[in-house]
Amino acid sequence: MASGLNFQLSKRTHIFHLKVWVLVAIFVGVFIVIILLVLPFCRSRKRSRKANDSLPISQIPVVSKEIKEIRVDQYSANRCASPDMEHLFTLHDKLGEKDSEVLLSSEKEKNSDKIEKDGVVYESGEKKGHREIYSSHPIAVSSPLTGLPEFSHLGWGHWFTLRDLETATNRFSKENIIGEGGYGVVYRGHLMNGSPVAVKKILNDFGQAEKEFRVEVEAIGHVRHKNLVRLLGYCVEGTHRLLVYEYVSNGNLEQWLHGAMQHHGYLTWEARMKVLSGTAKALAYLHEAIEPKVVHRDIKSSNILIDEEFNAKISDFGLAKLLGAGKSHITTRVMGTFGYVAPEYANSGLLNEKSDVYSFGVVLLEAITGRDPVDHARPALEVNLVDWLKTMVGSRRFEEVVDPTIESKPSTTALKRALLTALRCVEPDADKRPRMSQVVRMLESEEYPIPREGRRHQRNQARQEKDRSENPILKQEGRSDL
Ligand SMILES: Nc1ncnc2c1ncn2[C@@H]1O[C@H](COP(=O)(O)OP(=O)(O)OP(=O)(O)O)[C@@H](O)[C@H]1O
Repeated sequence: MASGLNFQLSKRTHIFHLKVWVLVAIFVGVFIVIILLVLPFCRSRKRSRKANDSLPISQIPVVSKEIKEIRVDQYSANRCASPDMEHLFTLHDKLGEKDSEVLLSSEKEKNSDKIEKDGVVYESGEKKGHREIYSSHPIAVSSPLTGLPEFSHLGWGHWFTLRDLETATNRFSKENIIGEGGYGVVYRGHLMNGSPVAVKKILNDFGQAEKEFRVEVEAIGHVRHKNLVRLLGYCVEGTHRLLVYEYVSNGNLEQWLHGAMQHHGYLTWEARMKVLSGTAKALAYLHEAIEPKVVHRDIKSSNILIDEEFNAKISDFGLAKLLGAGKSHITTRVMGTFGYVAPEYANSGLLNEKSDVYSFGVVLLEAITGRDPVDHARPALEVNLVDWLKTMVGSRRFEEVVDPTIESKPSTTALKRALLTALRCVEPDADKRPRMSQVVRMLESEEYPIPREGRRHQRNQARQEKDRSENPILKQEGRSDL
């Protein structure tokens, strides 16, 4: 039987006179090759479907072929807040998102050529100044991008195509460049529904670029706060990495204090305090209301954007670090900007949220004095802002440090409050620095620093308590003035 089979297999066929066994072998080979080609294709479809179903909101899309191949319109347009996001919103409500009111000075309205509006004294008088109470509205959770179909599968924001953003920025035209930072160029643009946006195109010739992109998406993609610049979406296509933010139209604090916005006028004391207090609230939120907490690592005046109502919006989270629960600090490569970096972080790379507190203190001093944190054009003893301030306060010359461009000087109590808060933030010992929620309270409290009258009152009360405890009759009657 075996020899019969051998005989049959050895027979020549009509196809190229090939033997039967050769033909069989060819068929089997072709079949295996087809199977091998088709199998991975089926697997990858399965995997991508699975990925869409289960991606946690904080996870950034892995930059791979899969992302390039999946079209955005495959995703559901129904964005629903995940439990995690709801948790964040609850925490957000807990932490200082109450309406804040800013009382703006009315003194300037009588001036003919210098008029104050929204916290700025305008030189030209193009705006009419008047006494107003501005209520900052609680943030709206609804998207400013209604009308745009492409929702990201991350649970927040939009997944833009490169073409969307080319259209938005007029092909990334030079006229639309707002500015250039260490890792990318920022363009002004308009989405198809008319919303103004800022598009950051991350330079891809830096090894840091991918990291910067991921960190930024991870750190602020899913958080919402009135004083944090809102990340609306992103674009991952080929080697292109772009981030799309809400457009903040009124420059940044650095430009108002030292640069391009100065020709619009100068910031009043009240406007400066409003900006700083908003910044403090956003940092308190990042440090104390969300998990994992976010350490920004690059708090400086140019990263505090300002809107038309002089609300602060912290931006540029490219260097941010996430600090999980129970972690008191991490050790990391020192990054940040000269003059703003906390000493312990600069010296040992030891980082926690208290490093941001230090940088915030420097920005507060910058806003009070209008001086740069490090200014080599000044006399030796004044080059370092923090050191100079300590000397001035130590020798009771603190009234002299206020930015001379501010015409309507702050009250002594308001100045002391701001200075003492700043000096506590720049304590060399990180443990002695206050938490940002305490900073918010210090800046907004009429009781801080305790006014002279208040101190006298407190001393009297303490004396009365002592008298009462020593004299039972007085204690009973509750009288101490006998
Ligand atoms: N959402 C935004 N709306 C309006 N302007 C913005 C926005 N984001 C950034 N900008 C502006 O774009 C410019 C570049 O910002 P970017 O954050 O890239 O760098 P930077 O802060 O100037 O420098 P660095 O790299 O040292 O942090 C700045 O002038 C900034 O004020």
